Amino acid sequence: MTVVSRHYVLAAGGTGGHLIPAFALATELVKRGHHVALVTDSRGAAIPGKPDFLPAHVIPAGRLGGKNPLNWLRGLRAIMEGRRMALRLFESFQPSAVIGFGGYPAFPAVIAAHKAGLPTIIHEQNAVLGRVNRFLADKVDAIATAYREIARLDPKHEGKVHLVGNPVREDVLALREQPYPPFTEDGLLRVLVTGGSQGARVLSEVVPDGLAMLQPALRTRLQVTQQCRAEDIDAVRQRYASHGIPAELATYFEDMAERLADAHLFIGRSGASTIAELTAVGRPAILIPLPIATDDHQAANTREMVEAGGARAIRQPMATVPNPANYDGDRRNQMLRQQAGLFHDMAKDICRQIQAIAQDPHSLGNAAHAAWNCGYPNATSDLADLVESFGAAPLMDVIRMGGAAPAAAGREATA
Ligand SMILES: CC(=O)N[C@H]1[C@@H](OP(=O)(O)OP(=O)(O)OC[C@H]2O[C@@H](n3ccc(=O)[nH]c3=O)[C@H](O)[C@@H]2O)O[C@H](CO)[C@@H](O)[C@@H]1O
Repeated sequence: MTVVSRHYVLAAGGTGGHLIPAFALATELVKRGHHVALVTDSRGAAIPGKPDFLPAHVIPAGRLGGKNPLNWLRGLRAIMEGRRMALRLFESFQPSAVIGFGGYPAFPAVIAAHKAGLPTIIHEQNAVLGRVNRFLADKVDAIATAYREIARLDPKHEGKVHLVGNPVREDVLALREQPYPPFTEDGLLRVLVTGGSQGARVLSEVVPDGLAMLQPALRTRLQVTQQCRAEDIDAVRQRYASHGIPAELATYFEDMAERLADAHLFIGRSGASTIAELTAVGRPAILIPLPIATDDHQAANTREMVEAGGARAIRQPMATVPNPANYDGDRRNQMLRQQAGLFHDMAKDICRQIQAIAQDPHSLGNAAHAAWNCGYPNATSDLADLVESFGAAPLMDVIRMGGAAPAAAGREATA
């Protein structure tokens, strides 16, 4: 068998939502004998889970926006610097294609690749095309997507769209063939709560209270695992203790596959990777989209799962967003009262939805199956196939015979 070993650059930044699919693709491409480098920003470089084989090149995260012209100037300067740094990397690494996963560093990297005449692909994790990807859509060779319907995608770009799904980590995907954990009318009800890679303050307030409102027949069987922000964790611990609900709390669970394997029900934000993992494994969910997500993309992400019967969505009113801790005096007190009322309503809604979904083992099991049916288990390999179908830059290719291990650097091996 003849295998062509190439170099690829993946560009992603900011949050786990952009980086986790990039890590999954990098792992698959390396397994196929290619060499991969990551372009990211300082936030992205700190996201746990980066494979050891993947070198990270940190560029500045330039963001254009806001009213202050100085910020625009700073953003523009960072983008230009990022583009210069990406071009330098391309000169030495000689990629056959550059794949952007969104987030600020993806922008200068893909723009630089376009300028250098390299094939470019963007992957959109959400059900709404993001700002960076909207700008790049015109320039790139292919747009990989994760949902059947993508809002804000210009119809003129539909011809280069490839529906692949969102790549998830290997250990999570491996759970797809495992059965839903045993759940009986008097057994434990294990609930997993996360707020995305950054955590979510509102969940620290509304989830413990919502769970405490459940009828005793369900409440006494609860076992909770919840990710909380560092500043909230003590208060959440006290909340669960006062309700008599056993809970394991952490600011970040590194062993998400194990947590998902055990969970009967998920409650949390509807970021793209979270949805991809829930549908890969088949876990029913109560989803609370981040209300300030750009173009309401977290609400759009819930649609397929909700329509299929795998999830229920709860809206968080926009008014809960400002943090009263940032205000003083009467205004603060008024905001705290208003927020307490809104949080109470959300907690009631969580309770109502759990009563509906977990009333008997069958409804929970059916919802798990419906969630499973929404998964894209081949997302990583389909995306890798798409990447390999681009970027035949013959001078950079190394022809590897019989599947032998690739040379440390492809271009050196050609010499
Ligand atoms: C706040 C914000 O802007 N979020 C966006 C961000 O995703 P964000 O990173 O917030 O959320 P995602 O759901 O996409 O990803 C979270 C990832 O973190 C993992 N995890 C989470 C908690 C934990 O304790 N351990 C752990 O491993 C999850 O398993 C998942 O793989 O980019 C996504 C992709 O563009 C968007 O859909 C989200 O709207």
